[in-house]
Amino acid sequence: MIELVDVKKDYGKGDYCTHALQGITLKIEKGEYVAIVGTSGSGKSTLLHIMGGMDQLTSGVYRYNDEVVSDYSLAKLQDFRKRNISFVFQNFALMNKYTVYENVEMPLLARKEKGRKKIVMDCLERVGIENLKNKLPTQLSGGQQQRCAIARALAADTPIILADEPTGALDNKTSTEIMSCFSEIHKAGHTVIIITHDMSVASKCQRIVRIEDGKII
Ligand SMILES: Nc1ncnc2c1ncn2[C@@H]1O[C@H](COP(=O)(O)OP(=O)(O)OP(=O)(O)O)[C@@H](O)[C@H]1O
Repeated sequence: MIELVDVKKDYGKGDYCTHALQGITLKIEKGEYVAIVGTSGSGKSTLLHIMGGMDQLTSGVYRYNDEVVSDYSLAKLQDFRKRNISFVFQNFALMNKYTVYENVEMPLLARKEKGRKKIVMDCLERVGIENLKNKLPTQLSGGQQQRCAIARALAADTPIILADEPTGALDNKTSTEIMSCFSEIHKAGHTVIIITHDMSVASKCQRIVRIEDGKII
């Protein structure tokens, strides 16, 4: 599904150049549940940005099914992203002036999807917060907010869910609950990729890819 071949990413030029990714070769198959781990500055977020179509590579090839994503312009990358990837972030990235229900409905509204109510309620039930649908994100705990963000990713119904330190702002017990949530989503057929520096989080995934100094070790 995802195939990276000798992917390099530099930031800046000359004396100010950082070689953030230094030849990453990686395959992730459809339906896998993968953790990408590494210390701070190892290149995890850069890799997430590349795989998520948020940034272009400096060299190498990124294939996604039949598409050569590394050839895409920024505009085409945006379209690729919308079709294929949902993001879950450490800080939840919810719209605080909208209710839980409305946050989850957003990707469906953007697609002018019919039958939205049933889809939203189904996504909320899958993450166990259907009773909180009329609350604002600011009225929820961190774990509940992250469940809402995961429900929104489910509503977007993309093949891939990319989560960047999804438990970074949560205590241990809540982290375990959120990882169970991802596990259920994976069992339902999604490809789930978790970026984390926390081995106890990574150990819940099927496969761990370790990155150091921009290389897979
Ligand atoms: N926009 C940027 N401009 C310049 N250098 C950058 C930029 N983004 C990242 N870097 C550098 O690239 C390297 C990899 O950074 P990256 O953010 O991918 O690491 P990370 O593993 O996600 O770190 P953390 O866990 O602290 O978020 C670091 O040396 C960082 O300073």
